[in-house]
Amino acid sequence: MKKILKLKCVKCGAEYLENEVEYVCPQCGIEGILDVIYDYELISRELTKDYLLNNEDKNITRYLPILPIESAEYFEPLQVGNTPLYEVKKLRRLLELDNLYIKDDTRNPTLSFKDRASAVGIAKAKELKKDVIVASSTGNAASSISGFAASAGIKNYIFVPKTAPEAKVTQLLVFGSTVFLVDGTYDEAFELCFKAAERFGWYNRSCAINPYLVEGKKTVAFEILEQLNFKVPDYVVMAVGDGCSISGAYKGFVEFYKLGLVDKIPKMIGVQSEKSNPVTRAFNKNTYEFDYIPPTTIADSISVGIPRNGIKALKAVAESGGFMIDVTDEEIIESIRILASNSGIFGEPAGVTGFAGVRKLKKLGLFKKEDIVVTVVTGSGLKDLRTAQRAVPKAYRVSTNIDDLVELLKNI
Ligand SMILES: Cc1ncc(COP(=O)(O)O)c(C=O)c1O
Ligand SMILES: N[C@@H](CCOP(=O)(O)O)C(=O)O
Repeated sequence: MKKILKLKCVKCGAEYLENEVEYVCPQCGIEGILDVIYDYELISRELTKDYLLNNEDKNITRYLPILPIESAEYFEPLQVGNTPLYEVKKLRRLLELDNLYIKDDTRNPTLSFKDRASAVGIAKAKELKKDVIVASSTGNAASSISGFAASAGIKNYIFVPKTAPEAKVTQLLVFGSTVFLVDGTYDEAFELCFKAAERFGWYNRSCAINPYLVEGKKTVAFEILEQLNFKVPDYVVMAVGDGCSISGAYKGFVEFYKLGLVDKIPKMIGVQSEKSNPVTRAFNKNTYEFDYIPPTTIADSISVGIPRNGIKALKAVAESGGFMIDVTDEEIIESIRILASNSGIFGEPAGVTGFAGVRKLKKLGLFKKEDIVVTVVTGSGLKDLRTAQRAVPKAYRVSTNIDDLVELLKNI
């Protein structure tokens, strides 16, 4: 029995069988991203609470019955997901949120949430016997697929804007990818990669094209629900760039609901920088059309002018009863320090944007003290040290003489 029933276009609703189409809806083109629809009735017979409680697999293959891959053998051994969900007492006190949880997804193999998608992307490439995989990226999706391709021994070409942070580009190079630093924005790198993949027949890892990648991202929701012992949060707050991450998480919550494992879905709140906010603008105007304003945020991972998964993100927030909100770049930078110095979790700018949103929403009085609020830290601060340095004071210089140290300590 096949677990995948069909692929459904998020724009026009047209349905296809898996072998009928590789990427987007032929009628809608690039906006017609396809959603993987499973036979939930069939899966619910296997994927029960008992199954989960007795499952000793702590890797992403734990959720194989509801992943679009036939066998666990296609997955690389890298540890993906099963990241901690922390109750940070200091932050709870500081924000006056008694049930705040921080999901630390910096703890993935290449230090970002994107590894959830790449694990599935590489498994799919192997299942389909693809020998070249490509990605366009602001940096994290790239370094992620690059690491997994290194593990699998699959040739890969990567397109990133020439402004991508050095650490992310270095990751690509040490993993052995062929890297193109595109003389343009992320949106332009995306176009170039898309054209190249079409021309040379390479397998495209982008969540904007490939229906299977988001299936990895949804596992964050499964983990949150399991970690909360199937108690559903009131709010899940996540950064939005292209919009695939939040829509992936939403799909995960919906699927556990469809399987009868939980009785409701959390409200999804998407957070953008006000300097790159096409999804918030569209949400506020109640439209699925995204107008282009060049993105200028310091949060490079969410510096996106054309949100490729924007429709899905809007549907995730609207259908769940949530909404979109903006934060300023200053609030993002401040959040790096506040999160790190109160929890020991060091996020990159986009990585803490969800947390910046939580802080803002609490200040605005939109959360009650007792609400269960979860936010995901999506990328490690080590990926962009320059921005983090803007958030903190300089270190003290001291000589090797203890008396100098004593003097210095008097003034600190
Ligand atoms: C660290 C980090 N956080 C958040 C996002 C936003 O994810 P999405 O583009 O799927 O909305 C990204 C995307 O690159 C990211 O790298
Ligand atoms: N900003 C993202 C965009 C691509 O990621 P995807 O997982 O949505 O395909 C990145 O480059 O990391």
